Amino acid sequence: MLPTISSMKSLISPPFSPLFLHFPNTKRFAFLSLPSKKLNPSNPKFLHINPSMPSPTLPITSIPSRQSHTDTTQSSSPCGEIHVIVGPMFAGKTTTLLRRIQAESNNGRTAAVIKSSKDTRYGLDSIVTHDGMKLPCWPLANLSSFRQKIGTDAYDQLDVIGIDEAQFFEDLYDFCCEAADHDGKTVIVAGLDGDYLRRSFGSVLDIIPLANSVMKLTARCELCGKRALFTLRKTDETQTELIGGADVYMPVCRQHYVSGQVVIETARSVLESKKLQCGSCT
Ligand SMILES: Nc1ncnc2c1ncn2[C@@H]1O[C@H](COP(=O)(O)OP(=O)(O)O)[C@@H](O)[C@H]1O
Ligand SMILES: Cc1cn([C@H]2C[C@H](O)[C@@H](COP(=O)(O)O)O2)c(=O)[nH]c1=O
Ligand SMILES: [Zn+2]
Repeated sequence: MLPTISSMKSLISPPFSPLFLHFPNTKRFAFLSLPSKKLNPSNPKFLHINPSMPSPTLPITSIPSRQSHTDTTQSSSPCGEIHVIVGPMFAGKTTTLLRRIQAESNNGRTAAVIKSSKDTRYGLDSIVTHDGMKLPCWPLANLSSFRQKIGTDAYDQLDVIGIDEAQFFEDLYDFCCEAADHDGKTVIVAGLDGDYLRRSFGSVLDIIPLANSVMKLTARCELCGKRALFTLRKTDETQTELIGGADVYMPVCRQHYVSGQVVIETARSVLESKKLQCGSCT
Protein backbone atom coordinates (compact mmCIF):
# COMPACT_ATOMS: atom_id res chain seq x y z
CA MET A 1 0.00 0.00 0.00
CA LEU A 2 1.30 3.47 -0.77
CA PRO A 3 2.06 5.68 2.18
CA THR A 4 -0.37 8.51 2.75
CA ILE A 5 1.00 12.00 3.00
CA SER A 6 0.66 11.88 6.77
CA SER A 7 2.42 8.52 7.05
CA MET A 8 5.14 9.83 4.76
CA LYS A 9 5.69 12.68 7.15
CA SER A 10 6.70 10.17 9.77
CA LEU A 11 9.41 8.92 7.41
CA ILE A 12 10.72 12.39 6.85
CA SER A 13 13.34 14.27 8.76
CA PRO A 14 13.71 17.49 6.80
CA PRO A 15 15.95 19.82 8.81
CA PHE A 16 18.44 19.99 5.96
CA SER A 17 19.19 22.70 3.49
CA PRO A 18 18.69 21.71 -0.15
CA LEU A 19 22.35 22.45 -0.74
CA PHE A 20 25.13 21.23 1.50
CA LEU A 21 28.51 22.70 0.92
CA HIS A 22 31.75 22.01 2.73
CA PHE A 23 31.04 22.08 6.43
CA PRO A 24 34.00 21.03 8.55
CA ASN A 25 33.31 17.77 10.36
CA THR A 26 30.08 17.30 8.46
CA LYS A 27 29.53 14.43 6.10
CA ARG A 28 27.89 15.96 3.08
CA PHE A 29 25.74 12.92 2.40
CA ALA A 30 23.78 13.89 5.49
CA PHE A 31 21.65 16.21 3.41
CA LEU A 32 19.51 13.37 2.14
CA SER A 33 16.55 12.76 4.40
CA LEU A 34 15.48 9.31 3.29
CA PRO A 35 14.00 6.57 5.40
CA SER A 36 17.03 4.95 6.97
CA LYS A 37 16.09 1.43 5.89
CA LYS A 38 16.29 2.60 2.29
CA LEU A 39 19.64 4.26 2.82
CA ASN A 40 21.24 1.13 4.15
CA PRO A 41 23.43 -0.28 1.37
CA SER A 42 22.94 -3.78 2.75
CA ASN A 43 19.21 -3.42 2.09
CA PRO A 44 18.51 -4.98 -1.33
CA LYS A 45 16.23 -2.04 -2.14
CA PHE A 46 19.24 0.18 -2.00
CA LEU A 47 20.94 -1.56 -4.86
CA HIS A 48 17.95 -2.37 -7.00
CA ILE A 49 15.36 0.11 -8.12
CA ASN A 50 12.63 -1.96 -6.54
CA PRO A 51 12.42 -5.72 -6.36
CA SER A 52 8.71 -5.45 -7.12
CA MET A 53 9.40 -3.66 -10.38
CA PRO A 54 10.94 -5.13 -13.49
CA SER A 55 14.53 -4.07 -13.97
CA PRO A 56 15.16 -1.20 -16.36
CA THR A 57 14.78 -2.00 -20.02
CA LEU A 58 18.03 -2.00 -21.94
CA PRO A 59 19.73 1.27 -21.15
CA ILE A 60 21.14 2.91 -24.25
CA THR A 61 24.23 3.22 -22.15
CA SER A 62 24.40 2.60 -18.45
CA ILE A 63 25.36 5.33 -16.05
CA PRO A 64 29.11 4.98 -15.60
CA SER A 65 30.64 4.09 -12.27
CA ARG A 66 32.14 6.77 -10.06
CA GLN A 67 35.67 5.90 -11.15
CA SER A 68 34.94 7.06 -14.66
CA HIS A 69 34.00 10.56 -13.56
CA THR A 70 36.32 13.27 -14.65
CA ASP A 71 37.95 15.03 -11.75
CA THR A 72 37.09 18.61 -12.63
CA THR A 73 39.35 20.00 -9.91
CA GLN A 74 42.40 18.63 -11.75
CA SER A 75 41.38 19.90 -15.14
CA SER A 76 41.97 23.36 -16.58
CA SER A 77 38.83 23.19 -18.74
CA PRO A 78 35.73 21.92 -16.95
CA CYS A 79 34.26 18.72 -18.32
CA GLY A 80 30.78 17.97 -17.12
CA GLU A 81 28.40 15.10 -17.75
CA ILE A 82 24.71 14.69 -18.51
CA HIS A 83 22.78 11.56 -17.52
CA VAL A 84 19.13 11.17 -18.49
CA ILE A 85 16.58 8.92 -16.77
CA VAL A 86 13.22 8.54 -18.55
CA GLY A 87 10.19 6.28 -18.44
CA PRO A 88 6.49 6.35 -17.59
CA MET A 89 5.11 7.42 -14.25
CA PHE A 90 5.79 5.04 -11.33
CA ALA A 91 8.87 3.60 -13.04
CA GLY A 92 11.28 4.73 -10.33
CA LYS A 93 12.78 7.78 -12.06
CA THR A 94 12.76 9.93 -8.93
CA THR A 95 14.00 7.02 -6.81
CA THR A 96 16.89 6.46 -9.22
CA LEU A 97 17.74 10.17 -9.33
CA LEU A 98 17.71 10.36 -5.58
CA ARG A 99 19.96 7.32 -5.16
CA ARG A 100 22.35 8.62 -7.76
CA ILE A 101 22.57 11.95 -5.97
CA GLN A 102 23.19 10.13 -2.72
CA ALA A 103 25.98 8.07 -4.30
CA GLU A 104 27.63 11.23 -5.64
CA SER A 105 27.32 12.84 -2.26
CA ASN A 106 28.82 9.76 -0.55
CA ASN A 107 31.76 10.19 -2.88
CA GLY A 108 32.38 13.65 -1.50
CA ARG A 109 30.73 15.63 -4.26
CA THR A 110 28.47 18.57 -3.54
CA ALA A 111 24.95 18.24 -4.89
CA ALA A 112 21.71 20.16 -5.25
CA VAL A 113 18.38 19.01 -6.62
CA ILE A 114 15.82 21.04 -8.55
CA LYS A 115 12.20 20.24 -9.25
CA SER A 116 9.50 22.10 -11.09
CA SER A 117 7.44 24.44 -8.94
CA LYS A 118 4.43 23.32 -11.00
CA ASP A 119 4.31 20.15 -8.94
CA THR A 120 2.99 21.17 -5.54
CA ARG A 121 1.70 17.72 -4.58
CA TYR A 122 3.94 17.24 -1.55
CA GLY A 123 4.79 20.83 -0.73
CA LEU A 124 7.19 22.95 -2.68
CA ASP A 125 10.57 22.31 -1.15
CA SER A 126 10.73 18.52 -1.30
CA ILE A 127 10.97 15.82 -3.90
CA VAL A 128 8.92 12.81 -2.86
CA THR A 129 8.81 9.48 -4.65
CA HIS A 130 5.57 7.54 -5.09
CA ASP A 131 6.57 5.31 -2.21
CA GLY A 132 7.46 8.10 0.16
CA MET A 133 11.21 8.71 -0.05
CA LYS A 134 11.90 12.39 0.28
CA LEU A 135 14.67 14.93 -0.09
CA PRO A 136 14.86 18.69 0.04
CA CYS A 137 15.00 20.50 -3.28
CA TRP A 138 14.89 23.84 -5.05
CA PRO A 139 11.42 24.37 -6.54
CA LEU A 140 11.84 26.51 -9.66
CA ALA A 141 9.64 27.78 -12.48
CA ASN A 142 12.62 27.82 -14.81
CA LEU A 143 16.17 26.56 -14.64
CA SER A 144 17.75 29.83 -15.65
CA SER A 145 16.88 31.26 -12.23
CA PHE A 146 18.87 28.57 -10.39
CA ARG A 147 22.28 30.25 -10.27
CA GLN A 148 20.80 33.49 -8.98
CA LYS A 149 18.59 31.65 -6.46
CA ILE A 150 21.44 29.73 -4.82
CA GLY A 151 24.04 32.44 -5.34
CA THR A 152 27.06 32.43 -7.62
CA ASP A 153 29.52 31.21 -4.98
CA ALA A 154 27.32 28.27 -4.04
CA TYR A 155 26.75 27.47 -7.72
CA ASP A 156 30.49 27.48 -8.40
CA GLN A 157 31.07 24.96 -5.61
CA LEU A 158 28.43 22.56 -6.88
CA ASP A 159 29.60 19.34 -8.53
CA VAL A 160 26.26 17.68 -9.22
CA ILE A 161 22.84 19.06 -10.16
CA GLY A 162 19.78 16.79 -10.15
CA ILE A 163 16.65 17.82 -12.06
CA ASP A 164 13.34 16.06 -11.44
CA GLU A 165 10.13 16.45 -13.51
CA ALA A 166 12.34 17.70 -16.34
CA GLN A 167 9.43 17.69 -18.81
CA PHE A 168 8.14 20.88 -17.17
CA PHE A 169 11.26 22.98 -17.84
CA GLU A 170 11.23 24.84 -21.15
CA ASP A 171 14.87 25.91 -20.79
CA LEU A 172 16.16 22.37 -20.08
CA TYR A 173 18.38 22.20 -23.16
CA ASP A 174 20.13 25.53 -22.60
CA PHE A 175 20.58 24.88 -18.90
CA CYS A 176 22.12 21.43 -19.43
CA CYS A 177 24.50 22.76 -22.12
CA GLU A 178 25.66 25.59 -19.94
CA ALA A 179 25.97 23.51 -16.76
CA ALA A 180 27.84 20.57 -18.33
CA ASP A 181 29.76 22.13 -21.21
CA HIS A 182 30.82 25.40 -19.63
CA ASP A 183 30.49 24.99 -15.89
CA GLY A 184 31.74 21.40 -15.58
CA LYS A 185 28.73 20.11 -13.64
CA THR A 186 27.41 16.57 -13.62
CA VAL A 187 23.72 16.98 -14.44
CA ILE A 188 21.34 14.11 -13.70
CA VAL A 189 17.96 14.60 -15.33
CA ALA A 190 14.80 12.59 -14.58
CA GLY A 191 11.57 13.09 -16.49
CA LEU A 192 8.78 11.70 -18.61
CA ASP A 193 9.81 10.97 -22.19
CA GLY A 194 6.17 10.87 -23.29
CA ASP A 195 2.86 12.36 -22.17
CA TYR A 196 -0.41 10.47 -21.72
CA LEU A 197 -0.85 10.39 -25.51
CA ARG A 198 2.74 9.13 -25.96
CA ARG A 199 3.82 12.39 -27.53
CA SER A 200 7.29 13.73 -26.80
CA PHE A 201 6.96 15.68 -23.54
CA GLY A 202 8.64 19.08 -23.12
CA SER A 203 12.36 19.14 -23.95
CA VAL A 204 13.36 15.82 -22.37
CA LEU A 205 14.05 14.10 -25.69
CA ASP A 206 15.89 17.16 -27.01
CA ILE A 207 18.72 16.67 -24.52
CA ILE A 208 19.46 13.09 -25.58
CA PRO A 209 22.05 14.25 -28.12
CA LEU A 210 23.82 16.03 -25.26
CA ALA A 211 23.81 13.06 -22.91
CA ASN A 212 26.58 10.77 -21.65
CA SER A 213 23.96 8.17 -20.79
CA VAL A 214 20.24 7.55 -21.22
CA MET A 215 18.28 5.05 -19.14
CA LYS A 216 14.68 4.11 -19.89
CA LEU A 217 12.95 2.61 -16.86
CA THR A 218 9.72 0.65 -16.85
CA ALA A 219 6.96 0.30 -14.28
CA ARG A 220 4.51 -2.60 -13.87
CA CYS A 221 1.30 -2.59 -15.87
CA GLU A 222 -1.49 -2.02 -13.40
CA LEU A 223 -3.78 -4.30 -15.41
CA CYS A 224 -1.60 -7.34 -16.14
CA GLY A 225 1.72 -6.92 -14.31
CA LYS A 226 3.87 -6.89 -17.46
CA ARG A 227 6.43 -4.18 -18.09
CA ALA A 228 4.69 -0.81 -18.32
CA LEU A 229 6.12 1.54 -20.93
CA PHE A 230 3.37 4.14 -21.00
CA THR A 231 1.22 6.31 -18.74
CA LEU A 232 -2.55 6.12 -19.18
CA ARG A 233 -4.65 9.08 -18.02
CA LYS A 234 -7.81 7.82 -16.36
CA THR A 235 -9.74 11.09 -16.49
CA ASP A 236 -11.25 12.91 -19.48
CA GLU A 237 -9.03 16.00 -19.15
CA THR A 238 -7.10 16.75 -22.32
CA GLN A 239 -4.50 19.39 -21.44
CA THR A 240 -0.92 18.13 -21.75
CA GLU A 241 0.15 19.26 -18.30
CA LEU A 242 -2.00 17.90 -15.50
CA ILE A 243 -0.35 17.36 -12.12
CA GLY A 244 -1.48 14.16 -10.45
CA GLY A 245 -0.57 10.74 -9.14
CA ALA A 246 -2.31 7.38 -8.99
CA ASP A 247 -5.66 9.18 -8.79
CA VAL A 248 -5.24 10.36 -12.39
CA TYR A 249 -2.64 8.11 -14.01
CA MET A 250 -1.66 4.48 -14.22
CA PRO A 251 1.31 2.70 -15.75
CA VAL A 252 0.37 0.27 -18.53
CA CYS A 253 1.91 -2.13 -21.03
CA ARG A 254 1.50 -1.59 -24.79
CA GLN A 255 -1.55 -3.84 -25.06
CA HIS A 256 -3.38 -2.16 -22.18
CA TYR A 257 -2.38 1.31 -23.37
CA VAL A 258 -4.10 0.63 -26.69
CA SER A 259 -7.21 -0.98 -25.19
CA GLY A 260 -7.34 1.64 -22.41
CA GLN A 261 -7.23 4.50 -24.90
CA VAL A 262 -10.06 2.90 -26.90
CA VAL A 263 -12.21 2.65 -23.75
CA ILE A 264 -11.45 6.23 -22.69
CA GLU A 265 -12.06 7.68 -26.15
CA THR A 266 -15.29 5.71 -26.59
CA ALA A 267 -16.53 6.91 -23.19
CA ARG A 268 -15.60 10.48 -24.11
CA SER A 269 -17.46 10.41 -27.43
CA VAL A 270 -20.54 8.80 -25.81
CA LEU A 271 -20.56 11.57 -23.20
CA GLU A 272 -20.12 14.24 -25.86
CA SER A 273 -22.97 12.89 -28.00
CA LYS A 274 -25.18 12.74 -24.87
CA LYS A 275 -24.34 16.39 -24.19
CA LEU A 276 -25.22 17.29 -27.80
CA GLN A 277 -28.54 15.42 -27.57
CA CYS A 278 -29.34 17.20 -24.31
CA GLY A 279 -28.47 20.53 -25.91
CA SER A 280 -30.85 19.88 -28.84
CA CYS A 281 -33.69 18.89 -26.41
CA THR A 282 -33.71 22.29 -24.73
N1 LIG B 1 0.56 2.10 -9.89
C1 LIG B 1 1.25 2.63 -8.88
N2 LIG B 1 0.67 3.51 -8.05
C2 LIG B 1 1.36 4.07 -7.06
N3 LIG B 1 2.66 3.79 -6.79
C3 LIG B 1 3.27 2.91 -7.56
C4 LIG B 1 2.60 2.29 -8.64
N4 LIG B 1 3.47 1.46 -9.24
C5 LIG B 1 4.64 1.58 -8.56
N5 LIG B 1 4.51 2.44 -7.54
C6 LIG B 1 5.54 2.83 -6.55
O1 LIG B 1 6.23 3.93 -7.08
C7 LIG B 1 7.62 3.75 -6.86
C8 LIG B 1 8.42 4.57 -7.86
O2 LIG B 1 8.24 5.92 -7.49
P1 LIG B 1 9.02 7.09 -8.21
O3 LIG B 1 10.50 6.88 -8.07
O4 LIG B 1 8.46 8.37 -7.65
O5 LIG B 1 8.61 6.89 -9.73
P2 LIG B 1 8.58 7.96 -10.93
O6 LIG B 1 9.45 9.13 -10.55
O7 LIG B 1 9.10 7.21 -12.12
O8 LIG B 1 7.13 8.33 -11.11
C9 LIG B 1 7.79 2.26 -6.99
O9 LIG B 1 8.94 1.82 -6.31
C10 LIG B 1 6.53 1.70 -6.38
O10 LIG B 1 6.70 1.53 -4.98
C1 LIG C 1 1.61 11.44 -18.28
C2 LIG C 1 1.51 12.87 -17.83
C3 LIG C 1 1.93 13.24 -16.58
N1 LIG C 1 1.83 14.53 -16.18
C4 LIG C 1 2.27 14.91 -14.83
C5 LIG C 1 1.72 14.06 -13.73
C6 LIG C 1 2.76 14.18 -12.64
O1 LIG C 1 2.46 15.37 -11.89
C7 LIG C 1 4.06 14.36 -13.41
C8 LIG C 1 4.85 13.09 -13.54
O2 LIG C 1 5.34 12.68 -12.29
P1 LIG C 1 6.26 11.37 -12.08
O3 LIG C 1 7.31 11.82 -11.11
O4 LIG C 1 6.84 10.95 -13.39
O5 LIG C 1 5.37 10.33 -11.50
O6 LIG C 1 3.67 14.77 -14.73
C9 LIG C 1 1.35 15.50 -17.03
O7 LIG C 1 1.30 16.70 -16.68
N2 LIG C 1 0.91 15.12 -18.27
C10 LIG C 1 0.99 13.84 -18.71
O8 LIG C 1 0.57 13.57 -19.88
ZN1 LIG D 1 -0.87 -4.76 -19.31
